[in-house]
Amino acid sequence: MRSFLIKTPCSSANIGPGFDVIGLALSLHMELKVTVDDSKTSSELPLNCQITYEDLSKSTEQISLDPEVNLITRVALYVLRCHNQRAFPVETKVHISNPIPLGRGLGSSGTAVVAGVMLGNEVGNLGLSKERLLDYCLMIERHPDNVAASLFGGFVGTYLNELKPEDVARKEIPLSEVLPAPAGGIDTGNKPPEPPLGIGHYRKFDWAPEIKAIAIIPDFVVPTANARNVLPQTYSRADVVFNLQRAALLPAALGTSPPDPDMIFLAMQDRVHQPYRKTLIPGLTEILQFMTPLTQPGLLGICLSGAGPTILALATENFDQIADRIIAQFASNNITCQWKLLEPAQAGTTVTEI
Ligand SMILES: Nc1ncnc2c1ncn2[C@@H]1O[C@H](COP(=O)(O)OP(=O)(O)OP(=O)(O)O)[C@@H](O)[C@H]1O
Ligand SMILES: N[C@@H](CCO)C(=O)O
Repeated sequence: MRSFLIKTPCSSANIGPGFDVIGLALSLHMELKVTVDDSKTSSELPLNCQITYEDLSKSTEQISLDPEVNLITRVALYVLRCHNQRAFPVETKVHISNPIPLGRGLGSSGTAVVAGVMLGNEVGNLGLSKERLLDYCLMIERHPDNVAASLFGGFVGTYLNELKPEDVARKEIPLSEVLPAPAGGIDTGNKPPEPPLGIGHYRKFDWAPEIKAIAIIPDFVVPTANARNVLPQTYSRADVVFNLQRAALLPAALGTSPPDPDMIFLAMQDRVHQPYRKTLIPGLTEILQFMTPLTQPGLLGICLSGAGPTILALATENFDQIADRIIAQFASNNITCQWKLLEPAQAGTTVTEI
């Protein structure tokens, strides 16, 4: 019998100008308690796996307990099947405790994908490195900012390699072929497409220890796919240069101690995604404009977290007042919120024997 715990932090992507590039792992962790009972020789469980789910986030969405449907186990099966293991080992039990709200911009799907590749790697005894597991994550979650932060931890800059044409084609295989629709318990025997080597990479940046992250989480869902559909296909040169200037400053601004509020506030401005997402998030424009480090002592900068609707405010003090002002702005649009004070989760995903 083996028992172990997989702990994966949530993440906030973009941090303003770093659309699909910059990510920050935060101190809200999903935990998977896994037991593999190898004293049994056969199992009645579908795919030899039993899932139990504890929702600590009070999300309204029901998470499937079918291992062929649940995102975490489906991703684990993808990794296993790439290594000629068709099902979980007899007999696997996975208890998921999840405090991360779904579809709110705190990287819940990236966290699930990272936990899933880690689960496949562990139960299959595959011995894959985190760097290789990032390739598997990128076959599913196609932008690297959330998954790299959840996998490696901390404040990261990410990029995708220029791949050879044949590898580009493999990387762009439709998601329906990577994670095929559930086959109703019937094993189709198909081997899924393996990721090319070295799709994505990351670099960790410093983070000034004084800086905390206030996450203001509105009580409504914005599916990331919808928030990507509202973005334009092309941008003006002026908007691209505006974002490049700020993205180049951001790691130095957030890594320097003591933090310089004016520099950080400027470095967190964006013209690539936030202006377009305001149609999905009532009050977003006002929230991004009405507070500055001058009017709100302790505040360093504000941005949309991931694809929203969560707002991320970085600050050194007066956390309650900053959260209250943002919550009041949402309230004027009849939107209620919860908020959390978080810190960077430097360790990323960990596996501990228990
Ligand atoms: N722990 C989980 N178990 C199973 N499915 C999950 C889990 N977490 C997230 N999901 C799936 O991911 C969906 C949310 O993904 P989506 O990309 O829309 O938002 P997000 O990842 O929370 O936000 P963002 O990408 O903006 O940070 C959920 O609706 C659910 O289907
Ligand atoms: N970079 C992504 C993060 C959300 O998954 C976006 O903003 O769409």
